[in-house]
Amino acid sequence: MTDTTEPADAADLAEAADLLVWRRARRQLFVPVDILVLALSVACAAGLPIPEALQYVPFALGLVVFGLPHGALDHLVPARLAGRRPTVATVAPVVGLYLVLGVAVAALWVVSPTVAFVFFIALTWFHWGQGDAFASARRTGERLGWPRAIGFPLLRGALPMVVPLIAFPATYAVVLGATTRAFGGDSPSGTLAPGIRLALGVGMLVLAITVALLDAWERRGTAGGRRAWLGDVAEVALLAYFFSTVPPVLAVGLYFALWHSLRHIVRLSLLDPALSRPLDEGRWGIVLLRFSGQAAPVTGIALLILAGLFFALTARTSGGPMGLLGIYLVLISALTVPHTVIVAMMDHAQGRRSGRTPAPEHLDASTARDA
Ligand SMILES: CC1=C(/C=C/C(C)=C/C=C/C(C)=C/C=C/C=C(C)/C=C/C=C(C)/C=C/C2=C(C)CCCC2(C)C)C(C)(C)CCC1
Ligand SMILES: [Fe+2]
Repeated sequence: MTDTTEPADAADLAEAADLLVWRRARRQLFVPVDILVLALSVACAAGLPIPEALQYVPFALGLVVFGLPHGALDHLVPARLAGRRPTVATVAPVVGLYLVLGVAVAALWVVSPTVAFVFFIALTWFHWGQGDAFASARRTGERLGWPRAIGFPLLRGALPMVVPLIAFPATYAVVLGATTRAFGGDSPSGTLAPGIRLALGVGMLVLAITVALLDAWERRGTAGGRRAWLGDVAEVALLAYFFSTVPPVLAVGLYFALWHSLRHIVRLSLLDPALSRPLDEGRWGIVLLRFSGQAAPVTGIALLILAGLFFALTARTSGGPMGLLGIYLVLISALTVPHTVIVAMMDHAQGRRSGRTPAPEHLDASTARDA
């Protein structure tokens, strides 16, 4: 073997080991969440009433578990991508990015709360689609080709953002009112013309079918492509059912913590050299505890900022849990802009490295990593 091929082979093996970790994460973490999501959807479709207070629990728990913390290691991402220890030179630009973009978003809320809300929904659409697109590509190690690289995130982000608008327009309007009221915005009426709902529903269906066909075309004849395709189609069907049956504050809160954030935590943990053994061995307790411990100080700072916002804005909101959720969403919207930039950086760096190695069927992750 020549010197020039060795590093590429090492990188290929490391990537193959990562794909095996994703496969295990899917079996041991994501499938149990799928089952929970399905059970809740069936129960809600059957008419099970969920007490209002309970619907806020996932968002409340997400303040300290998975949800808010999932972005709290963003300042370590540049160093982790470069395989280096973090230094002031790698952390300071991220803190600066948070400051500049966070303040810009806060200013937008003051100047035009409705535009800020629409921007927040559009950005969430993009960011949540971006997260699912990466996780889906980790099924086989493929690279998403054009036009699927656009269609796939577009569809995945639309599921949590558009389906609740079709199925529960009144709650959507209440959330819009809760976020904008503190800045003098109006509460819109809670209805949506039947024609618009129908058009959105048809649009979602056309998008879903188009993406399923594009996926089938791109994955045809590839190793594990058929299974990966089925897995993605099943996820889309499950999420569409979930967001059209479960009350949206509960559904979006669960999705945020247990779907989007959990996948991002697995992705981040794979960049932490200290976690390679626990990840290879599927010791998720250790992985999640170490992540939570590392994220705790910066999550604490974010919680202090949130407390400041509550203090400044509470008197101007409607009060109650919905008023508090509104303020939390305003904070999240300010954090989401820089967080999305960091995740785009990860996509760029990790996209360049991926796409070479199909996941081996017969190895376990530690064997692949040690090979
Ligand atoms: C690093 C750093 C930091 C931190 C950070 C963090 C902590 C981050 C996070 C981030 C995050 C944490 C992100 C998130 C995201 C999320 C989202 C994006 C969400 C969204 C949502 C929504 C949008 C919803 C809505 C709704 C509902 C709720 C119901 C009904 C309907 C609707 C749909 C409307 C600080 C600043 C301290 C400093 C500097 C550096
Ligand atoms: Fe995220």
